[in-house]
Amino acid sequence: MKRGLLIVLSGPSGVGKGTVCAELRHKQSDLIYSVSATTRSPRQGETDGINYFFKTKEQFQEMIAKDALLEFAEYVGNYYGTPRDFVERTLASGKDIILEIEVQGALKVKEKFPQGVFIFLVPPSLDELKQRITGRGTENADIIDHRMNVAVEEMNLIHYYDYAVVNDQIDAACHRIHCIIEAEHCRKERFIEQLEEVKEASEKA
Ligand SMILES: Nc1nc2c(ncn2[C@@H]2O[C@H](COP(=O)(O)OP(=O)(O)O)[C@@H](O)[C@H]2O)c(=O)[nH]1
Ligand SMILES: Nc1ncnc2c1ncn2[C@@H]1O[C@H](COP(=O)(O)OP(=O)(O)O)[C@@H](O)[C@H]1O
Repeated sequence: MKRGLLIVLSGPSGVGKGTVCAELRHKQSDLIYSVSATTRSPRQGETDGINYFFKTKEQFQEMIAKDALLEFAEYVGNYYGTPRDFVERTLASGKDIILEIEVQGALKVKEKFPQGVFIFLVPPSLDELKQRITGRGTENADIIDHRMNVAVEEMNLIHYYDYAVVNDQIDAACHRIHCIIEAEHCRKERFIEQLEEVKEASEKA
């Protein structure tokens, strides 16, 4: 059976990853979202198990010790990590999964899944980025400044990604990502892999 695609979406805080991801899942209902674990406190409106698995530092460290995370990283004072089992089970079942994670974690995933699709969401400008993160109203001024500094560092790592998608308009950005996913489904390597499996099975029979 064809395995699902592992899609990684990164981009600076406030660029619109969450908004774009929600819209993509709305349009492509079979796209599975990987819910991360984090030690960050829930924002208003966030639900445990839906937006994140909210953990204490001790619980998070236990997940690391049990090797339950595919990757994890520290970002602006908190830990974030991707539960491993769910990703592996989803891919094995042939479904596509999207990981909305920051750059250090994305690079670790790339080592383990070089065949993944790595997409970086870019703001139309740094001024617009600051306006979006400020307008969301979820972080205080110090954290916003810290996240803006990290944003510039993150954008320097864009060359590790396969695609750069500008989030100027939500619909346009989603359309671009949807086209990328469709194109990745048509990669010849995926069909060659399948052919090999069929050949092996017929040789065994
Ligand atoms: N490495 C890693 N990063 C994550 C994970 N989950 C979320 N992140 C990233 O952590 C950063 C901070 O996330 P969050 O506090 O929700 O802020 P937001 O991006 O402004 O909504 C973002 O870049 C997320 O993409 C994860 O499981 N692993
Ligand atoms: N294309 C866009 N144009 C204008 N505002 C946007 C766009 N995409 C997202 N936003 C807004 O920017 C803010 C940050 O978006 P969010 O999805 O929370 O970003 P992230 O998950 O990358 O931190 C939100 O208030 C959201 O409504």
